[in-house]
Amino acid sequence: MNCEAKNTIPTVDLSPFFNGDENERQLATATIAEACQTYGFFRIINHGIPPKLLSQALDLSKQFFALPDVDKQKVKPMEGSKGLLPAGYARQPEHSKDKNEYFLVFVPDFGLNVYPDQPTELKRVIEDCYTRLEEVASLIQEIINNFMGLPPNFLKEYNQSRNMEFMTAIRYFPATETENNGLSAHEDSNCLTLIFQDDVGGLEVLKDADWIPIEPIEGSIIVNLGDIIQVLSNNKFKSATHRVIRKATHRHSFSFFFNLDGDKWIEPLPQFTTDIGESPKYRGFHYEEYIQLRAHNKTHPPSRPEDIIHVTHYSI
Ligand SMILES: O=C(O)CCC(=O)C(=O)O
Ligand SMILES: [Fe+2]
Repeated sequence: MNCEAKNTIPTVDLSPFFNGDENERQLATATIAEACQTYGFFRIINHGIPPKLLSQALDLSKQFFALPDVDKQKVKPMEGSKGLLPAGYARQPEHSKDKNEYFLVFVPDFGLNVYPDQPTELKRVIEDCYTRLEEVASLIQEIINNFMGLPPNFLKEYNQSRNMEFMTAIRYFPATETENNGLSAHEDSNCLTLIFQDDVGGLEVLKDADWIPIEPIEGSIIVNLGDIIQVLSNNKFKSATHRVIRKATHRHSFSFFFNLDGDKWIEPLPQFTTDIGESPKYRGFHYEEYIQLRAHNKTHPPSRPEDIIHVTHYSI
């Protein structure tokens, strides 16, 4: 654990979950629980994904985004194919304050993904990362299940479909003299997100009204909790607000969104309400409904920031 510097998120060594003893696992679990209460963010090392694979993915995405726009725009699904968000390349619309472009992939086996001809290694490396990130996310979910004091495999069974995941490779444009918004302040709607980034920096998490930079450290992965865990735990564990500030050069990152099936009902669990004499802080809702409201925010941005839908829409 690394908590010496106060204004930084904790780093957790995951090796005890692969080859350590029970005592080490408990210590690491306690550090993650504390981080999820305090920041909603933590960094993992020795997570089982070779750092070389992560840097290779970042290098290949850099090569892809450096292609001429006309080549990038060819990487999109065929007309008529369906999906929540299209797989492949997209750039944020001109009206968006978020100045970035991205490449989106779904579950590799679905056959929905589209890849460019160049760089040739992109598909293999991205799909290898995807599979391994899904394994790491499942492990983190199990750790969360344990410190939430839920019955064994509760979250695994609640969230048993692995069909709704997606991963994005993002490139942020350099800041200009007058503005530097890369990705506006937001909370993730899902269960948890894994992020890895190049050495440029710019990701920040909000804690007690301060924006804390999440420094790039090669080979490490950032984990952040999403709204689902915040609601299930009745606000005990945080879905933290975060954003990306653009720097002088292009920045590259990957985000893997560990998601939930749309038809799931979400409400604070009894372990965090009736069992401990606390009243629920949210009314129950279908995940699908919340996702649709958030998608509407993006396509029809409200003119007043206070009208943007957050999970607090369901607050009691
Ligand atoms: O690019 C990053 O570092 C973070 C991206 C992010 O927060 C998101 O895509 O939700
Ligand atoms: Fe995010």
